[in-house]
Amino acid sequence: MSEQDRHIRDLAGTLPVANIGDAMERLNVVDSGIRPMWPGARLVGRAFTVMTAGGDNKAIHEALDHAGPGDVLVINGQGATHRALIGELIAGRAAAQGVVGFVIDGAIRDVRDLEEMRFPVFARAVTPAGPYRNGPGYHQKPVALGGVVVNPGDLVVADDDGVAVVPRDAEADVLARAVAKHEQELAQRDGVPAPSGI
Ligand SMILES: O=C([O-])CC(=O)C(=O)O
Ligand SMILES: [Mg+2]
Repeated sequence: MSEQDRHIRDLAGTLPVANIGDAMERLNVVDSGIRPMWPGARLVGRAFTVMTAGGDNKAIHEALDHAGPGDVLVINGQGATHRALIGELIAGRAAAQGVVGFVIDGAIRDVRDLEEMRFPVFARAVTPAGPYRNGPGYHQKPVALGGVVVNPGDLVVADDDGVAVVPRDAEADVLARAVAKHEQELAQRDGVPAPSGI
């Protein structure tokens, strides 16, 4: 990881995702149905994209043969919520490789374990029903994620509010604008008198 890349990730990690969205004209924010799977989950990383058939995780196993430190698996699971695409075992394998989290348009399971592991996962649903492993699928091509196009290497930032995707070629400008917005909001908050009666 280059010095510049480290700086970008560290900076993104200090900013509310809401302000990062604001800095992209409030676009590139992922559908609100994709939620943190435990309170306080947050992540910053580079998209390692996966497309997989609904309820089937073969492509995720294949992607994990290649994903590495600092990557976020961004998985288009066709929005299917009838089968969990990952759980604590796949998350453990990913974490051991340095993968920083998953963002999934689909369902997951083993949420209690994921919280105990402090492994951030953002997904559409939880179900105990396990996945099949037949394919089809692929990785590291552009994918759709909750209405947003994600290219491999894009910056993915997620917190309690949800997920934003920053196109790689725009990230320095977007983060600079997000810093300005955040500072302006903090100043505004400080300047606002407390509501009466408190
Ligand atoms: O069985 C699976 O493929 C999903 C799962 O629960 C795990 O990764 O722990
Ligand atoms: Mg499991």
